[in-house]
Amino acid sequence: MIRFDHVTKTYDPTARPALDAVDLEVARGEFVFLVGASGSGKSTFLRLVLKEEAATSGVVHVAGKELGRLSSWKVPHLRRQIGVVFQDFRLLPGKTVHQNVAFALQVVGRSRAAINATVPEVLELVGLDGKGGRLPHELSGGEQQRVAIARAVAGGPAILLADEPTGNLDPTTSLGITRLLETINGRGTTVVMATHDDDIVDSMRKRVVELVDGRVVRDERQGGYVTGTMPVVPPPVEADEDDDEGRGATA
Ligand SMILES: Nc1ncnc2c1ncn2[C@@H]1O[C@H](COP(=O)(O)OP(=O)(O)OP(=O)(O)O)[C@@H](O)[C@H]1O
Repeated sequence: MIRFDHVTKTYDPTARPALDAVDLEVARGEFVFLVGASGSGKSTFLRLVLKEEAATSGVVHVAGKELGRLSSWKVPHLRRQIGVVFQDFRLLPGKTVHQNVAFALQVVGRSRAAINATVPEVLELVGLDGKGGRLPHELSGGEQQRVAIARAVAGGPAILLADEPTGNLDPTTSLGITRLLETINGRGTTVVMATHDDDIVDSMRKRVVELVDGRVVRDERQGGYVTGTMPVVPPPVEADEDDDEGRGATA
């Protein structure tokens, strides 16, 4: 679904690359956490998937297309297959919840009948049944993020990219939002979530790809936020005074 072959992205030729020779494949239907310190290249990775930025070298494939060869007039079609969610929700403040979700479908040319059928379904999916008439400022942060997710998935994208979607939310709400992304993933959408949220990553036990200075330093199935976060720790060896060999003695 997403494949990076030796992808390097350099914004400023005098600085180190934002992405440095990244090889990574995300298969259809996977859920991947992209972790790494600020500036490690997570957002750049997502921007390359969306073709908001072009790779300096290497090849990016998304949904069966090689993005370097994709004509600019085909980019809207690519983006229709990708839903995006951000830390700051980015809702239209003057529009209701229903209108925010409907708007995403209007701009891709869906009929009014299709929109009126889809919006309530997708609001139910994200747990906002009955809140279609509210304005964004009448909702909690978690509810606003649910609207943003509803808007991102309303068109049935193959891929959902989430850039720090829990960055503005408390821990309980964050877990709820991530569980919602997991539900959406369970319906077949490939999910890539860039995050700094160690508790979320540790509790979900999904694939974890870690970037350091633009390089992939770890790609772990059912990983934690940090390498070996939950190791099987052997029981401490008791020091035994009668033991001539000094087994268990600390160095
Ligand atoms: N438009 C740009 N022009 C120049 N340099 C950029 C640009 N965007 C990002 N960078 C640089 O590229 C590197 C990677 O940035 P990126 O935003 O991808 O990291 P990140 O892991 O998403 O960070 P954060 O977690 O803070 O969002 C950083 O050194 C950053 O300063």
